[in-house]
Amino acid sequence: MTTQPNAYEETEDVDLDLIQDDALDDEDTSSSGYDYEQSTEGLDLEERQALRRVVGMSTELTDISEVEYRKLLLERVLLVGVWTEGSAEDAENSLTELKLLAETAGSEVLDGVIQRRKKPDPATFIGSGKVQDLRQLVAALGADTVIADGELAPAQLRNLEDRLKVKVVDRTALILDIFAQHAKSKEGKAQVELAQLQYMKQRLRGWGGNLSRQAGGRVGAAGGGIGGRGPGETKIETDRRRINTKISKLRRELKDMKSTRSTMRQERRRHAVPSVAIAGYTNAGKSSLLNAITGAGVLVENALFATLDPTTRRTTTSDGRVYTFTDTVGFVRHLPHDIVEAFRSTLEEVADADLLLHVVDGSHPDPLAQIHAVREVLGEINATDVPEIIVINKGDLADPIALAPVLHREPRALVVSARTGEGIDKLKELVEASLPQPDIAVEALLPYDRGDLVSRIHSEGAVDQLEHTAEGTRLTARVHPALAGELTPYQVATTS
Ligand SMILES: Nc1nc2c(ncn2[C@@H]2O[C@H](COP(=O)(O)OP(=O)(O)OP(=O)(O)O)[C@@H](O)[C@H]2O)c(=O)[nH]1
Ligand SMILES: [Mg+2]
Repeated sequence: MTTQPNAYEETEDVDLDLIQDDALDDEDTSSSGYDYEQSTEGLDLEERQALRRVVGMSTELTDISEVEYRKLLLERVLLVGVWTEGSAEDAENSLTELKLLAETAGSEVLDGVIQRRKKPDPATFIGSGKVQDLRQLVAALGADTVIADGELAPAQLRNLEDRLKVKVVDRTALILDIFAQHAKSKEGKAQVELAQLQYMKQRLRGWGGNLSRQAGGRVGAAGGGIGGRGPGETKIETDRRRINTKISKLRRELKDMKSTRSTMRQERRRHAVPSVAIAGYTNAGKSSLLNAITGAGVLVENALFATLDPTTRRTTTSDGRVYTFTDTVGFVRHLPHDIVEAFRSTLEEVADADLLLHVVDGSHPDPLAQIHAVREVLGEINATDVPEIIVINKGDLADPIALAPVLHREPRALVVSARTGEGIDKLKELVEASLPQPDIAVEALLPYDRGDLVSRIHSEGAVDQLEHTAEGTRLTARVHPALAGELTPYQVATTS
C-alpha cells in the first residue's frame, strides 16, 4: 500500500466544511492544497473525471436530542457514484436517492462525490487513481463507511476495502439492510433473509478480507450497522453449504406461507371480489393513498420502504359492490434482483389484480424516471397486462410545469393529493368505472330463508330492482357468472 502525504490526516480540529469545500471544488483545486490533479491545465478529461462533490449531501440534524441519539447509532458515511450516462442532473438525483436510502438505514451522510467515467472500473468501481483521493477524503471527514451507488462485484468490494481501510457497502446491501430493519411480518422477515443470504452467498470471499464481517444476530436486529444486520453465521469460514441449507429451509417456509395467502386470495376470487393493487415508487404515497381512499390507518412515513407487508382493505362502490385495495412494497430504481425474487409471492398480489393504481410522486424532480423504473419491475413480475391508472400524487407540492411532460406522455394520468384530498373522489369514480362489471342479467325470486343470497347480490353484483313479495324477495340484478349459477334454482321468467 502506498502512503501519500495527507494534509488532513492529523488535523483533527479543522473545520470540516472548509475541507469539504476545498477538497472537492473543481474550480479551486490548486489553491486548496488538496490537489486531485498534479496540474489543472490541459487535463480536460482528467478534470471531467475528477471526483466532484454533490452539494447538499450531508445529513442535516435538526435538534439536539436527535444528534445525541444518532451519534450512538449512526455510521458516518461517504457516498460515491460513477456517472456513466445521462445528464449531470440524473447523476445527482441518483446520489440524492442514495443519500435518502442511507439515512433511512440510520446513517449520517458526510458527503457525496461522483466521478464521470465511461463505465465503472472493473477492479475498483471508481478509477483506481481516484481511490487514493477518496481515501484521503475518508480520513479527512472521519467516515467509517463508504457506500457505492451501484452493485459491486465481490472483487471490487474487496479491493476498495483494502485500499480505503473502511467498510464498503453497495447500494444493494443498503437496500437489503433497510428491508431487514423494516420487515415486520414473519413472511416479510423470511423474504428479506432469503434475499440477504442470496446476496451473501456470492460474496463470501469478498467479506473475509482484512475487515471482519462477522455479522451477528437476526434480521432486523439493531446492532452491526449497514450490511451487518444480516442473518447470522456470515464469517468467511462459513460453509457455503450451511447457507444453502438455510436458503432451502426458508424457501420451504415461504411456500407454506404463500399457500395460506393464496387461499385467502382464492376465496376472494370465488366471490368475484375485484381487487385493486396500489404499486409504485417508494415514498410516492401509496399507503397515504390507501388511507385517503379507504380510511385504513396504515403506517405512513417519510422514509423509503416503510411498507413491506401488503395490506388489503375492503371497500364498496357507490352502488354497494365490495372490492379490495392492496397496498404493496415500494419499488426503486434497480431494485435488487434478489429482493424481487424473494418478494415474488407478495408481488403476485399486483400481477393478480384486476386493476393497478400506479402511484407516482408528483413532487419528485424526475417522475418519468420513476414511472420507468416501476414498469421495469412490473415487467419482471409479469404484471404488465394488468390495466393501469397512473396516479400522480402529492399534487399539492407538485410544480404544474414539471408535470406537463408526464401528463403529455400519460394522458390517462390523474393528479391527486392524498394529503389534501384533491382528486380523490375523481380517482374513486375512475376506479369504479374500470373495475370488471358483473354482466349477467338475472331475475330471481328468493325465499326469505335465503337472505344470504340477497346480501351477496348486493355486495357482489348490481341490483336494478327489488321488491318484497309474499313469496320472497324478487330481484332484477346483474351478477358475475358464479353467482348467476347459484341463483339458477330461483330464476323466474323474465317479464319484460
Ligand atoms: N405533501 C404531500 N405529502 C404526501 C402526500 N402523500 C403522501 N405524502 C407524504 O409522503 C411520505 C410517504 O408517504 P407513504 O404513504 O408512506 O408512501 P409509500 O409510497 O407508502 O412509501 P413506502 O411504503 O415507503 O414505499 C409521507 O411523509 C407522507 O406524509 C401528498 O399528497 N402530499
Ligand atoms: Mg407504504
